[in-house]
Amino acid sequence: MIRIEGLTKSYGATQALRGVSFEVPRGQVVGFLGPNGAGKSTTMKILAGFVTPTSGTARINGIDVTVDPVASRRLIGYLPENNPLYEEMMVRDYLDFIAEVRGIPKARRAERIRNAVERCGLRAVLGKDIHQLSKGYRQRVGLAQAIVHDPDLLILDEPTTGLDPNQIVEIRSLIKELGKEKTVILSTHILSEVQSTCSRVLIISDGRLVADDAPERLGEGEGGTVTVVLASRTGATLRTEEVRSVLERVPGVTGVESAEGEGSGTLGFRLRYGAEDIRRALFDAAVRNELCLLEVKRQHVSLEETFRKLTGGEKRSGGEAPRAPQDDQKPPLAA
Ligand SMILES: Nc1ncnc2c1ncn2[C@@H]1O[C@H](COP(=O)(O)OP(=O)(O)OP(=O)(O)O)[C@@H](O)[C@H]1O
Repeated sequence: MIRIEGLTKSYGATQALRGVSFEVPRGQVVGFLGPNGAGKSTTMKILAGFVTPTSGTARINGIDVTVDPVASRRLIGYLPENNPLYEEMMVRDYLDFIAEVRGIPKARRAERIRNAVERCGLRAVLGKDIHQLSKGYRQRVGLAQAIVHDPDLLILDEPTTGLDPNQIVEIRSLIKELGKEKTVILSTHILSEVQSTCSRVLIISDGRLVADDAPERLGEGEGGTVTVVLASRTGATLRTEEVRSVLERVPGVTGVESAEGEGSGTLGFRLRYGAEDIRRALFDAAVRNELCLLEVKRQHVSLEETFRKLTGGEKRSGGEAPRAPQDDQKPPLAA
C-alpha cells in the first residue's frame, strides 16, 4: 500500500528527513513514533501530498505522490496535526462540502456522508457549528472528513493529542474499528497508544528510521529484570549478602539489587539480565543452594525504555530551527 524509498526533506538548513525507507502492506495499522521534531509530520505530509520531498519517492498503491498527487490523494484520508476545520460551518454542511470537493457524485454523497456520520458517532451534532463542539467531537469530525470518500489508506497525525482520557479511549477504539478495513498510519507520542492500537511500530529519530517491529517484540533480546522472592528450604536464616553472591554468579545475571520480600524468613531481589533468559539457571542455582523460589517475575525492557534508548531521549530542546509559518494549518482540502 505504501512504499517509501530514500525520502529526504530539507526546510532550508533544517534536515527533517535523512533517507527514510519503509513499506506498509494493505491492512496494517502502523504507529509512527518519535520525539518532537523527529520527522513524523513531514513524512505524513509528503504521503498526503502537502509537502514535496527533497529527494526519494513515496508511492501509494504504486502511484508516486509527487508525480500524480490527484490520483494518490483519492486513495488517502488525511487527518492533519491540530485537525484544522472550518469553525463557522455546521458539521452537516462541512461534511457535505468535503464530499463535494472530494468529487463524490451527488447521487452517492448522502449515503457516503451517512456512513461517515454513523461510523464516527456524529449524528447528535450534525446541526451544530464546529466551533461549538468539544475536542473529542472535533476529532470525530476530522476522522469523518478523512473517511467520507472511502479511502484505502488513513494517515492520522497525532489523532489523540489534547483529548481527555475518555475521549482518547473513544477515538482509539474508533481508529481500531477503522483499522479493520483500512490501512492506517498514525503518529503519536503516546507509547501505550501504539501498544493498544497498532500491529507494527516505526520509530523515527532525527529524520531516520531507527526501529521497525511489532510493539511487543521491540526490546526483545535486550534483556530486562527478574524479580525473585526466596526462602530457605532448610529453615536456616537467610543472609542477604550470601544470597546476593549466589544470585550474582547465576549465568546471564548482570546485576543484583535488593527488593521487597514477603515478610519474615524471605528475601527479595531484582536481577538484571542481558539477552539470555536466566530463569532455568536461576532455578538450578536455587536448588543447589537449598533455596526455595517463592516468586519469579520477569519483565522485558519496556517499550518506553527502548524508545528512549533508540531516540536518545528528547531531541535537544532549542536545537530546532524555528518553523516557518505553516501553510498546512488550513482544512485539508483548502490548501
Ligand atoms: N514548514 C517548516 N519550515 C521549517 N522547518 C520545519 C517545517 N516543518 C517542520 N520543520 C522542521 O522539520 C523537523 C521535523 O519536523 P516534523 O514536524 O516533521 O517533526 P514531528 O516528528 O512531526 O514533530 P512533532 O512531534 O513535534 O509534531 C523539525 O526540526 C521542524 O522544526
